[in-house]
Amino acid sequence: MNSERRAIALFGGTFDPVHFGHLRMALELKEALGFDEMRLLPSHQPRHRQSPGVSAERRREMLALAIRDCPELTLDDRELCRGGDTYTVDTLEALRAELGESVSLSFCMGLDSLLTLPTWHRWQRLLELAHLVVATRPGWHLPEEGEVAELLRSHEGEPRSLRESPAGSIVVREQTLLPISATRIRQLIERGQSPRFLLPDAVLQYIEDKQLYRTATESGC
Ligand SMILES: Nc1ncnc2c1ncn2[C@@H]1O[C@H](COP(=O)(O)OP(=O)(O)OP(=O)(O)O)[C@@H](O)[C@H]1O
Ligand SMILES: O=C(O)c1ccc[n+]([C@@H]2O[C@H](COP(=O)([O-])O)[C@@H](O)[C@H]2O)c1
Repeated sequence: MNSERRAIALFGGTFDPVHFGHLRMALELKEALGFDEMRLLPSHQPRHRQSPGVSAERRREMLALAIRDCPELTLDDRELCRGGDTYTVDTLEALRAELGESVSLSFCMGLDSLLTLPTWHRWQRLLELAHLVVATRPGWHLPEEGEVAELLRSHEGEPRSLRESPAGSIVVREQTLLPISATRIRQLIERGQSPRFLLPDAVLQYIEDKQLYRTATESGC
């Protein structure tokens, strides 16, 4: 085991808006798996879903507010700066070029995201560049057949795998995830109801100040 290898985790998402489900998951994964860094990585424009409800700049500001008193979590805004359609493989290639071949990179996701992996751009390349860390989410189950099941069998790893090599393992973490979604938060605000206690107060204050999510078609970029 190479205990000297630096281990960096990335937690990607649209964060529209960021909520306590994301923040708890990121913090728990960092502590449980002993990552040196846990970077929140907001997507600019994911191809697989509707445009984010609010602009990249506002989603970046909400994330910065959410983690301003939490030194364990950092913001990596390279996908917002790159602009255009967001593909994780491009981000991981850029990180590899920047950080070198020996650093361990782990891309963290909920199980719902893992189930869509075969639809991701150049998805077979992802495990050459990084490990995948998958947190189970209430109501979702690991697949028993199909491409994702095969991938899980052929790349199955344990927490120590994340430092033994720079990339190539899938580590599944059973952990209780808070039943919160950004969709629900947007719906509550649209209906004039409060999403308080689902996301940090500073983020809620920002949403109120800027009057975000009042309609389903707030402008995005
Ligand atoms: N409650 C939660 N707890 C832990 N992880 C979550 C939670 N909600 C989403 N995630 C994970 O966070 C990542 C980013 O998710 P995303 O930004 O799409 O949030 P979301 O709440 O699912 O948003 P939306 O409802 O708009 O789809 C994904 O990997 C997803 O699996
Ligand atoms: O690269 C892709 O094709 C791709 C397809 C779907 C999702 N992703 C990434 O997966 C992360 C979670 O996506 P989402 O839609 O749940 O916010 C986020 O970082 C996305 O950029 C990436």
